[in-house]
Amino acid sequence: MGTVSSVTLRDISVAFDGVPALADVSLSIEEGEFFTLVGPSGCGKTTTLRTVAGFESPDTGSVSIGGENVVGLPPEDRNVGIVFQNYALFPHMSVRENVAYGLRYRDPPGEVSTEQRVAELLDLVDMAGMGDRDPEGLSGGQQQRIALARALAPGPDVLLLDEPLSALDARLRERLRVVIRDLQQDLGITTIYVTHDQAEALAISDRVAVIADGRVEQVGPPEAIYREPATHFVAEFVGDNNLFGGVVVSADPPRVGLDPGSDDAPGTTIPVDGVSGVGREVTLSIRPESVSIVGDAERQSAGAAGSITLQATVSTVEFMGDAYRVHCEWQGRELLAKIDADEPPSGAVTLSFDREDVTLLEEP
Ligand SMILES: Nc1ncnc2c1ncn2[C@@H]1O[C@H](COP(=O)(O)OP(=O)(O)OP(=O)(O)O)[C@@H](O)[C@H]1O
Repeated sequence: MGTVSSVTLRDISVAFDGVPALADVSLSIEEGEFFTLVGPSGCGKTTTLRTVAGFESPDTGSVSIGGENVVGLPPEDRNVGIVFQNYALFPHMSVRENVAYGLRYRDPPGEVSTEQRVAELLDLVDMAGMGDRDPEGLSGGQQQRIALARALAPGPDVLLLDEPLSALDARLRERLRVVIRDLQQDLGITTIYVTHDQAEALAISDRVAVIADGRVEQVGPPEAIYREPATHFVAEFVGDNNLFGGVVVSADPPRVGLDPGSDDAPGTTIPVDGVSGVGREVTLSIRPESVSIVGDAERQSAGAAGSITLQATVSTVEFMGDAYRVHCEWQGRELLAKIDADEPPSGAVTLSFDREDVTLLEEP
């Protein structure tokens, strides 16, 4: 194999016909890391990957691989392996020839012949014995394994994967993403993976960068991205979430008002750790699985234990197999709860959640 390299992008900006596609993107990918770029269509993921590969020249900023600045180096001199969404296998070549094509610029690593290397790689992706087949006769999943073998054949320092699973059906996608992750772990190769699927990103990555509109919104391990979204965008894009607009009504103790109330009833306020600046508008988030539905008896104890309770009405219930997704209405707003119960809830309910599960979103 090649050496394992870190990848650093510093202040990368790219524009197409004067329209910015990336604005000051800085990322540090560690040696051996599985790093995923996730975001909606058109946010700049592919452009970021193409900039690392050398297919795109940034207008400003630097890219280094293994500590070496590679801006200006053509793709074939960067020792990166690339897999695209659409396989990009040559139909007139056998599977073996397709994998060997990966060695057109480089000799196989170690003292092995091309033939031995191709056999090694076919074995690695569980396709031994398929060398003589035509790619066209293979399933999408098999074709993508061949594309992976071809990219890995020269022993690249970095593996770049651009939506490699998005042409496959859901079940195969889930299977193959585990294959890719296992392979990456076994080889210890630095990998940058692009997807628009946030669940896929969370499932397989060491760290994730959420990109929106050509900018990095947040970088972190999947758990941190999910549990502590830094921005409104991340909170909405990653998983289901409840977002509340509110106003800071007191800093000590820190409390946020969720509604202004009326002449007859005071507004609802909840404790939120870390808020300051009375009068400031803030956005709070709480995950549906942190919201429970409690009965009358539990309501007293939930309140006494410091949980927050809201009186809501169930509007729609979806059965998900492992849980019910319960859409509720509270003060004209929709609130989503994900609950494990034997029966679907209905009518008037009390929703309860802990203050520790409320996240204060700070806009960048
Ligand atoms: N060669 C190009 N010429 C003009 N505009 C481009 C070019 N490549 C990308 N863009 C534009 O740059 C922006 C970012 O595109 P990019 O392909 O990087 O996004 P993406 O996040 O990978 O999206 P997708 O998931 O749809 O591939 C988009 O607005 C796109 O239309």
